[in-house]
Amino acid sequence: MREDGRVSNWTAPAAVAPVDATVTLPGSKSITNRALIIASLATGSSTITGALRSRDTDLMIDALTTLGIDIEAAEDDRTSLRVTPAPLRGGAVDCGLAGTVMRFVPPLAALAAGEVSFDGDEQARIRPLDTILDALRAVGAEIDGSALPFTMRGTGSLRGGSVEIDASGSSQFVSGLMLSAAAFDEGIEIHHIGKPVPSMPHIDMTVEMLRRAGVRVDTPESGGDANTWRVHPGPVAPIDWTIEPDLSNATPFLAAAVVTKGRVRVPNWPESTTQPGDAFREILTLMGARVDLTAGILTVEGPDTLRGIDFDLHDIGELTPTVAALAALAEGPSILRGIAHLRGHETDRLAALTTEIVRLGGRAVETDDGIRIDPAPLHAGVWHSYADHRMATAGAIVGLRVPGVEVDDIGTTAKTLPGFETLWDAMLSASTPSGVGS
Ligand SMILES: O=C(O)C1=C[C@@H](OP(=O)(O)O)[C@@H](O)[C@H](O)C1
Ligand SMILES: C=C(OP(=O)(O)O)C(=O)O
Repeated sequence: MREDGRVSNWTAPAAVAPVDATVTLPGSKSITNRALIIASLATGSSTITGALRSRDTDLMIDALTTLGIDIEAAEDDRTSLRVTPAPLRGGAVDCGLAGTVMRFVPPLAALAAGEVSFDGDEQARIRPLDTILDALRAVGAEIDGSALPFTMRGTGSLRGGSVEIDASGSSQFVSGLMLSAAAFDEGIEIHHIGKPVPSMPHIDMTVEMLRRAGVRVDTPESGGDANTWRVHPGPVAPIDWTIEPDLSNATPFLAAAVVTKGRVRVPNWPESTTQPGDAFREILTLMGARVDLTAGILTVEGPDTLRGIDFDLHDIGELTPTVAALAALAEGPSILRGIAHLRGHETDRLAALTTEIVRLGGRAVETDDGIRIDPAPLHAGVWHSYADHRMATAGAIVGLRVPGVEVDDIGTTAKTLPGFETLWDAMLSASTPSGVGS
């Protein structure tokens, strides 16, 4: 930040040698914020070890604290949390730009005795929210408004029951309703109507975590009806959660190995996971990289020729900015499909990615449901972040290969990965011939 309060550009470091580093990532945003909600409804105190501390998770902690939940961090470790539930009360919730806060907290707030007002960043006010607010109204909540800002008036309980929604805009509508539904009088039965729901692994994550806390959940996969999820009312068990590293946040670092013909290792990679970032292994392999997962260490080695890719990212849309940055540096054309819903992410990511790639001389066009990127030499210039953490990290990837790329707001990475620049610099300095190897 400059003295006049304006954000100065960050010159993305260009790689002077193949990257060769081990990068340890902090906890997953999606798992941390689910654990916080589930713990808030439990019958006793839960602990969360390895929680992500970032803007999105701190907003979640603040929101829950406002509603009356007691959340204490260990004195010597901010990533170790103890969450003690309490009767929910009214207050004012800031959602920032966090989809998980604006979609996961309202169903919980519907159980508060009192008025809860919600607002967020200017860009958050245009993110889709009406689907989940309409669903909550249909099961008994009193809500003014259909986007941020809005206000809920709670009585301390919610009827719940059966509801029909179109969740094709975001899986978070389904996850949000399910996460608090064990505390609704009748639980919830969600019938999705419309185009397929994106980001299904994130719904699997919700189901798996709820079941771990003893909540009964029926899904299409467990013998329920197609496009229907049912959460039965009942107690939520306190759990000692251990949070996996954020695999989506690992992708820019793994991409660094790919674009510099180097090698990056990420330790603590889970053997099995519902995180969509795990699918990056398949994408990297298709693009020509060597990928190995042994004893919990994922190692990626960059190829001599980076291939383009034709891939449906519907289930793993969160990875698109990283994949698009790789595609812009690849030697063949790429088509990224199935991601129309990214127009409602932190920014319209399809417009943002095509605009920024073209700004640097690349060839990218938006399609109905994605982006087509063709090979072209890129040049120096400013890469705009649009307050989107993953746009910022995509700019950093491009900058490794294209000297003179300046990212206009690298600080926006604090949404899910504060200290991104420090980690990025450490990866690069560990890789230079005079650097301290790791
Ligand atoms: O539930 C979650 O934790 C998330 C679900 C996905 O949202 P969409 O289904 O809106 O893409 C994902 O993109 C987001 O980053 C996190
Ligand atoms: C879409 C994302 O975030 P959110 O949880 O705000 O939807 C993301 O992190 O890529």
